[in-house]
Amino acid sequence: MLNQFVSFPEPGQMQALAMYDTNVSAATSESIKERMPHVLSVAGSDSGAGAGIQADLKTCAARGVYCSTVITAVTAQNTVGVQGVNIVPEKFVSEQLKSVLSDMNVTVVKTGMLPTVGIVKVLNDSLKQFPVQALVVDPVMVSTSGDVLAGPSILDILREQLLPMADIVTPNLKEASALLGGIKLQTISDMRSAAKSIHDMGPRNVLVKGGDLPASSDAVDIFFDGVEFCELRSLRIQTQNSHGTGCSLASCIAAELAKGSQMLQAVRVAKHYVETALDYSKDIHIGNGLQGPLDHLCKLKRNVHSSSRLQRFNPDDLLLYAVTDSKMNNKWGRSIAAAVKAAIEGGATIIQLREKDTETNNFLEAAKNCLEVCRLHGVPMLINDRIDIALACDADGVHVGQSDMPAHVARSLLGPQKIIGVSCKTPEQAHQAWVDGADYIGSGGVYSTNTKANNSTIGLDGLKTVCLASKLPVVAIGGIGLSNVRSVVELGPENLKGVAVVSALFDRECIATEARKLHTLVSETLKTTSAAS
Ligand SMILES: Cc1ncc(COP(=O)(O)OP(=O)(O)O)c(N)n1
Ligand SMILES: Cc1ncsc1CCOP(=O)(O)O
Ligand SMILES: [Mg+2]
Repeated sequence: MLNQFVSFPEPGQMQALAMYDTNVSAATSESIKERMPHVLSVAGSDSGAGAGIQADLKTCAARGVYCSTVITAVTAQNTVGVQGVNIVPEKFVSEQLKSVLSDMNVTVVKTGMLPTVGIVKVLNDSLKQFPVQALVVDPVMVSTSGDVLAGPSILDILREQLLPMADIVTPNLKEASALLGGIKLQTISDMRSAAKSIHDMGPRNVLVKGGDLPASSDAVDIFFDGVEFCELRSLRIQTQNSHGTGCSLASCIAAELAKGSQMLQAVRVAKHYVETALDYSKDIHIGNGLQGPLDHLCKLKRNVHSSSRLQRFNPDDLLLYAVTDSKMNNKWGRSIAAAVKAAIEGGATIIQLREKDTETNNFLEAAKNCLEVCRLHGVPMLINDRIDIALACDADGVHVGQSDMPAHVARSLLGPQKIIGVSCKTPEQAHQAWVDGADYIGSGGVYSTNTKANNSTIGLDGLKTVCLASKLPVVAIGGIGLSNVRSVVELGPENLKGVAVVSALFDRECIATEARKLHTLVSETLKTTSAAS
């Protein structure tokens, strides 16, 4: 029998506990090491990477849980079906199990394709020798394409040896039917009876998945813990990209258990995870067959659409940097998107949405609309202060100041591809911005301005000092307009790449006309200044 499953404190709680007693810090870091949530997936490899070991790895990664793997079979598989299966000799499965279980503090074992009786036996033996906190059994028998992955010969040993050790077993209708000797399962009531009968075989919990139930608009699963039934419903998502959902569900349950969740909560999270991934992946095209994979990490579409988006930051884009202001747009009766469009038409080379008084839902809507305009014109769009909005609309980056989210944290949230600008008034701040992984510096206020309250000015001297102290490209900001832009750009440092303006564009009647004039002045002055140096 496996150890009784226990729930651990979350990592944050561990830190909080340690703060009360510094003497326990060494012991605590040791416990954190030991309690790193770790799922071992014992399953088959899917060369198409939609299901099997590959799905388990991706799911656990998406859920923030370490996943090790013991491969029971190597399948040649794609979106059409299974073209070949090469079973790993049971001795070598045993060797893999020993390698991982003897060394790596596995929390939960999750099983998928177990193609032979011998492999189930070595797994049982290993689990007895190296007990873990929980065992999740996904009784994989037939692939989504209908190909047999484990024949009826393994049913007896599953029923007699593996299921009694399991904390949960997750059959679909076909697998539940096979476990029960081939009875037909066509209704929710059939699923309840099946869950009960399978529970009688020994697992602590059963989840009978009703995805294949005919004529149901929802996807209904039945969870049974030996006492109570729970009907779990989720939307039935119309998609061909459902290959690997069973593996993903089971490995997500395992991942949540490894993090310390109770069983029913783990199942609920896993259903939600799979539903989200299915919905996100419904219009992805990978392969020519009918069984497309899920995008477990919900990130692939960003790359599909990358043709229309910026590849990497170009410092020359700082030439005329238009920064929006909701008060000014309200005053002139313009939407943010209309203001952005006019600025771009006049020659703005980069846009920042600086919406200090716009409510979050409206800001996000506006950001999506503006992004469409920007993408259409190949102009990068950044968000001021709000990393959450930038993430939600997939903007090209953010601009943060000294009292905003630190740039290194923004970088870790946004990843290496996004543009990050940091406001700097001093060489020290400029140095830190570079250390933190910023792409450019916004330096100012150069002149006094009514747009930003209580903002000290650094003048042209302060701007020059920041430029000379850094290798990063710099854009000047603060009180800059047609009357003084030439003096700013003439300052000369090579890395001074342009000017950022708010009121000189957005507090004017015709944004495009002002942008045109500013663009001409900045680009001509930059040319003559760089020719002179
Ligand atoms: C290009 C550019 N430079 C500086 C700023 C100012 O940012 P911050 O100091 O965070 O002040 P707020 O704009 O948030 O008020 C900027 N927005 N853009
Ligand atoms: C956001 C900001 N940061 C420093 S000054 C400033 C405001 C710039 O606005 P304007 O271009 O209207 O002077
Ligand atoms: Mg800010």
